[in-house]
Amino acid sequence: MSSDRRRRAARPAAPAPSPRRAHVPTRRRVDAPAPGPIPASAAWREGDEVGRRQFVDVGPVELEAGERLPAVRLAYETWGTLSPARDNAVLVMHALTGDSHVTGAAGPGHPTAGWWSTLVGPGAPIDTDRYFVVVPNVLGGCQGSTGPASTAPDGRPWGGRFPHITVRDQVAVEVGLTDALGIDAWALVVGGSLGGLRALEWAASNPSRVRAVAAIATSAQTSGDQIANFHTQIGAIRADPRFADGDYYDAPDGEGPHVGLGIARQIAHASYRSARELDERFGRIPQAAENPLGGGRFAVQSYLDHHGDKLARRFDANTYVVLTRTMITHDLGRDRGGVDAALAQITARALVVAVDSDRLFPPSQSDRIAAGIPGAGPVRTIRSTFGHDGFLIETDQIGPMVEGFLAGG
Ligand SMILES: N[C@@H](CCO)C(=O)O
Repeated sequence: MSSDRRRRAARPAAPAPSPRRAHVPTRRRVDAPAPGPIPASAAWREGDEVGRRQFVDVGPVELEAGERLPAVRLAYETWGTLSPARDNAVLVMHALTGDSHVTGAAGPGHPTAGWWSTLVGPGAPIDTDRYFVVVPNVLGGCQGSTGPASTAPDGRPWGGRFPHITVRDQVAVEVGLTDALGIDAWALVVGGSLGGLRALEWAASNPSRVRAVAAIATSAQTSGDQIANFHTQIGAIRADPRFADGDYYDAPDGEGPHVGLGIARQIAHASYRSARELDERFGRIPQAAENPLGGGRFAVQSYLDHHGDKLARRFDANTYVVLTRTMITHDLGRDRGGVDAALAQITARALVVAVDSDRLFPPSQSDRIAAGIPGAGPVRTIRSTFGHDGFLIETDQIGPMVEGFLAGG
């Protein structure tokens, strides 16, 4: 059964800790057909299917760390119609491995279905019959926006030469997109995880252009614990000889650092789920037909292998490194007198949402955000066993929170 179907089948009507799957051991047959070779990079490239993507050229960008990108292009998708008063625009920000395809089915140019399809769409909590929804692929990304797989001025991919960028740079180019769309102020800027870092940066750096902000499972400043977690992921990628300091796009054998990227994803994925879920769902159950005492795997090992493999097939290792670095350096308070001062200058109404079992972006970080933003209500809590990924999974709880918040504006 697909995870979507499992979810629908067991989803409770009222918001509550979701019992679905948490107690269901998951085994996957190891003799399933392999999906084929892994590409050196799954970055979207010029000439690939465009799908629903649109593009805006933002021009040259002076970066916070001092370097310069001579030409920046953002890929984005939109749903709905901008009102004559231009007051119904909602900016949705994706997380680390997301993209502009927030809603809708998989199709040409979009190998995966929308990552927040139950939250965004016609009649959904972010109702595209009512709001004009804009979703950019982040600067540094690999799904159409300028990133390490893009062509540098010398005609070769940027690769390891791609400059250091920050969350502030990402937001600065999104301001360019906003200008190009003729939007003075967003009715809402919403994002989770890395998307939430950018949502907060939007509200802090452009207070007059953000009427409301929703920061979900995120932080105003990444912590030592988060930096440590992210550092090991970058280390796994760098240690893969096929990474070649980021210059693997034209490797003669067509191979890329999918081993390193897969291990990075495994480290990350374990932190995206709660210890309780991994214990209750997998525990010490051996993977089907494997004997751990004979060198085989437990089901949880197979599960992580699967997620590592799956990401390596749809993502670019350099983008993973570049975006992870933006999370490492994220500090809303940098050059603003500290985090509390930066939060205090946010004038937008604010919705702050935490996942109770999130061990990567713990609820204490949401508490700090809510305490610091003058227009924030109390933190809203998603009750979930799924940890950080609860912000992607528990849309039956997030939906009413976001819908009610939008209605209050
Ligand atoms: N599962 C999410 C977690 C990061 O927030 C992602 O892949 O982007």
